[in-house]
Amino acid sequence: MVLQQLGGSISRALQQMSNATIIDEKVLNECLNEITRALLQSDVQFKLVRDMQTNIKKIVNLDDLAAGHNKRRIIQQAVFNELCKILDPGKPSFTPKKGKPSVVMFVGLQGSGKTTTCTKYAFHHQKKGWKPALVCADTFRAGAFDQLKQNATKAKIPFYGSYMESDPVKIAEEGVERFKKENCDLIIVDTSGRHKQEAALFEEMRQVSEATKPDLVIFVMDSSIGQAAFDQAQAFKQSVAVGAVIITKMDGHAKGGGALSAVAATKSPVIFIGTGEHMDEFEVFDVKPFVSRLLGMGDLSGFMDKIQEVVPMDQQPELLQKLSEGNFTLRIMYEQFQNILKMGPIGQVFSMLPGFSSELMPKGQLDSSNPKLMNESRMMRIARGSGRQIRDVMEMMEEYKRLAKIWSKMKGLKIPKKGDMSALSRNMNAQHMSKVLPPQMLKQIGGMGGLQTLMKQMGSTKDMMGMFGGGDK
Ligand SMILES: Nc1nc2c(ncn2[C@@H]2O[C@H](COP(=O)(O)OP(=O)(O)OP(=O)(O)O)[C@@H](O)[C@H]2O)c(=O)[nH]1
Repeated sequence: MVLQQLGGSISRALQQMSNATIIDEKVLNECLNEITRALLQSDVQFKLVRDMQTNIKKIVNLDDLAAGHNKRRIIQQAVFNELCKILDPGKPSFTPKKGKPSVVMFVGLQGSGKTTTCTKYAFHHQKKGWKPALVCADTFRAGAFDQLKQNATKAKIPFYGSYMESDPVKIAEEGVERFKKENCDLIIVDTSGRHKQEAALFEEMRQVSEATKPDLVIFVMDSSIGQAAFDQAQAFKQSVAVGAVIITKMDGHAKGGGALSAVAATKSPVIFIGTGEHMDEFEVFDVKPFVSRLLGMGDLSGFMDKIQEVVPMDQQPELLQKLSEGNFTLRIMYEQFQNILKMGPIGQVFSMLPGFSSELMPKGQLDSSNPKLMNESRMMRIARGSGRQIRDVMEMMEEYKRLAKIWSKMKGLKIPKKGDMSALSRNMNAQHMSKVLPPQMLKQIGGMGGLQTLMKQMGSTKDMMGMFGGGDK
């Protein structure tokens, strides 16, 4: 997705700035302009970008930068906070409770992926032990009921709809009634869409909402919507009480920034994103890990979980052993690429590693953990052999060096016996954590002493990481 390019552009702007010997207002402005351009190119609403720039200028203290503090970190942190602010409306959406009946109504324009997303949402909860049910209140589009029926049958989720009845309000009411009697705890109502916002759509939505009294209204938005996103989201919000947003088609070539601006328009959080046409191509959306990955700051906890999913069980102990010895070789990186390629979107997983953004992986000198062996002529050969620019290979090596540095700090990590990757994150002690945390943050929580107390209180490293943008669900 193009959002990754946005992350790359922002990271490059920060890098360029921190390369400057003196950081004065001019250099800072140049950096912020670069970031602004990248955000606008990704279709983030102009006003949001302008406000963000103003806020960062207010937060960043040039004297601090002049005093030689870690400039990149300070500005990166400010950008991180501001992006989080755009995406976080400050209050969580209504969260249905397992075992207690909730009605969730889906709204959105035609073709935004509403029907598909309803089933994904139901399936996601079903896997976690819920009893979901689907009601098709879309009588506008011929075939909508068939589509929902087909999806629901495939996922073994009960459904309700009618070929005869033309009143969506009646169907919605009957469906909700029936599934409440059947003790379903998540009753999902799919409503009809139109090609564009129009009075009839909004009136119908309002009536269905009045009849079914949903606990949550989810606005489904296609990520390719662009700059129109803000106004569209606002129009929906004015008709029904939108409480959450789901952005679909994040796997495509959409810029995504427009849809993200919808959060500001609806003042509701994005709760999931759709990343493909299949039922399980659906991810919980969390602001901090998302922004963290976008800026190449990583999401170690998410990475650990993902690796557990994709690394074959029998290979896990060996991998853990190597990592714990601080031996992060190019081969390890390559093999993990291969494993993850089998599973799907590679950038998504490797973006969880701090400092990682490259998607290039040449075969070659993979087993050494000494980057000096990768000299210029070797890099030229790799570039020629893989049809890439030498610059690409150099960038990849830079990324590798940064990653290897992080893993080398993990040296001495206690290895879990049965190849349990998640145990690795549990075994990280304050010592390891202190090495990977940005110094600024470490200072903020009171150095090693503060960190130890905090880790004791929190009970696990995973929770710690969640606090610093690496949490998972
Ligand atoms: N690539 C991709 N395609 C998606 C995603 N979500 C939905 N689609 C596709 O988008 C198309 C439209 O999806 P629908 O679910 O039919 O759209 P809808 O909003 O329900 O349409 P109406 O019922 O007419 O309002 C279908 O071809 C879906 O397979 C996604 O996350 N990624």
